[in-house]
Amino acid sequence: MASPVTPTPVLKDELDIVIPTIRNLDFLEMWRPFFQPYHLIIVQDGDPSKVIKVPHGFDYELYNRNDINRILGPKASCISFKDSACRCFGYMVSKKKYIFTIDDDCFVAKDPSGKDINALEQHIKNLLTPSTPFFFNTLYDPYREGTDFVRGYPFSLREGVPTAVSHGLWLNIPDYDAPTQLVKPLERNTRFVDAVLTVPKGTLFPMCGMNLAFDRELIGPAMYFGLMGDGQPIGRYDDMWAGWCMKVICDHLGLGVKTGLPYIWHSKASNPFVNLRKEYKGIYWQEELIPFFQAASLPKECTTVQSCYKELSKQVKAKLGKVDDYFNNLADAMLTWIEAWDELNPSAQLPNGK
Ligand SMILES: O=c1ccn([C@@H]2O[C@H](COP(=O)(O)OP(=O)(O)O[C@H]3O[C@@H](CO)[C@H](O)[C@H]3O)[C@@H](O)[C@H]2O)c(=O)[nH]1
Ligand SMILES: [Mn+2]
Repeated sequence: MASPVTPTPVLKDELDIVIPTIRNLDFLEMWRPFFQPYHLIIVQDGDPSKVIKVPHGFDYELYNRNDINRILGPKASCISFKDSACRCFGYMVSKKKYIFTIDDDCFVAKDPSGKDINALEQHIKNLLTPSTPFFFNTLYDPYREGTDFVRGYPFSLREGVPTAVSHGLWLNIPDYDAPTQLVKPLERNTRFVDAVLTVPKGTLFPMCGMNLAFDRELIGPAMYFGLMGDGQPIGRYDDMWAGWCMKVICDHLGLGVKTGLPYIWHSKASNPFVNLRKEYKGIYWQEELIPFFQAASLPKECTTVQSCYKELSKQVKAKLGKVDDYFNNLADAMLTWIEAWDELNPSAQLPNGK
């Protein structure tokens, strides 16, 4: 009797898992059934002389700050230090089509039936099925088993568009900003919402980097987690910045962004007072940043992510440089990021989708 064939994990050789870390990666033990077949890219932040322990049996490459400086030279200035934003270096060095990034205090959550949630599997499903940014389907994800487009949904739009980003959520500790954390220290997210939604075209959203996957070939160069941490006036806006730039470019290029399932279990609340110090400038700057991104428009000549991103950098410098000099530096860092990306990924400069 032939032994049952173990199915090859989906996208096993086409996806890298990127983890930013300052600690040992024991959390991987809980993810072993889901993550072990995949290659990990560990971005070690902070003191490069610290040894990060990785549980046995995982296939990984690890980069610390010395590696980043050696590989990028002066262009390493665009990669944040002492902030989870450093994770974007892993996106740049990867050679795979897909990326899943997760924090090391995120664990396997259970669905309402008590079953362990394979977050990676759900992200892959989200990325491999189209998005519907042009017309909202009231029965949520129409490509999901057991549901469909509802009456009145234009047939001309039912093909959908390629999905560039899959944004997952969190049970237990929600990704609240510091003021909310301070006024609601005991609040936990216990609500499991069984839905995946496309973020409509023209709508921005707060992208959290904790449980996130994307198609690197479709949108990789836009996933720059902005300058944060050491020497910077702001923190905890790295993923937000990437999300706003990414969404403007996805809308321009006709790509989709989904949010909802999968959930992970976020186990540790970072210190709200430290977070307040990191966030406070961002909390009032974002009242100018959001109108900027909402009004941002890219010329039709911008047909690649790189050209869109360079144009966005120009607009950041022109329109946000007066908000604070930080945005002049950030606009420059955006260009450095693209130069570094193209240096490490020379063949990936083809117009979108070619
Ligand atoms: O200096 C640092 C600090 C941490 N890391 C690694 O980054 C992630 C997140 O760290 P942590 O869980 O401590 O912080 P959170 O506040 O929960 O992070 C979330 O909020 C946003 C911060 O920008 C972001 O969307 C989430 O990451 C862990 O893996 C740490 O090991 C680091 O690399 N450098
Ligand atoms: Mn955390």
